[in-house]
Amino acid sequence: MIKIRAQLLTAEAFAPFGDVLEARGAPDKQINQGLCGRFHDRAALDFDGGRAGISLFKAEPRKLPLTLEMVERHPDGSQAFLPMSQDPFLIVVAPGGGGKPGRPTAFVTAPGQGVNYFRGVWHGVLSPLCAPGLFAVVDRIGEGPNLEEHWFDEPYMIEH
Ligand SMILES: NC(=O)N[C@@H](O)C(=O)O
Ligand code: NI
Repeated sequence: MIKIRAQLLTAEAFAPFGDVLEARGAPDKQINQGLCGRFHDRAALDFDGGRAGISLFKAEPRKLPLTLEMVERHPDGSQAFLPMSQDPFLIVVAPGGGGKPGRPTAFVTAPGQGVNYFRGVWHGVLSPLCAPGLFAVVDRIGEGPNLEEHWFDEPYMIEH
């Protein structure tokens, strides 16, 4: 089984796959009489033939090392995962092209980081690393499955 070491998530490394959402550094604007920093418009939302919706996911926590058997993608819309805790979660993405995913890359988020997968990007399903695994999810609400799965011939092993 091919082993993949998870790395700390950075906006630069994740840039080909999506946006990293985090309230880090100086906010774009101070609002509410200077009592709130607004990190403005930080994700590329993209929905074809549907609308944006906000759902809540409560997912079972996973443990590393994790056997990665499949990735999925949403051809009609982006998908953002915003943790409702300060706990880390596992991110897996893979390059596309030619219909099949390439070698996956794995990341572990820092506290307070969320992600927005660009439309059509191969990714692992939501994988919290701590309970209760509660996330706000912004993705496409519309017709059709908007889901494509790829099961690897040989699973990968994701490690710390
Ligand atoms: N299927 C679903 O709503 N969730 C997945 O898309 C996922 O990325 O976890
Ligand atoms: Ni998804």
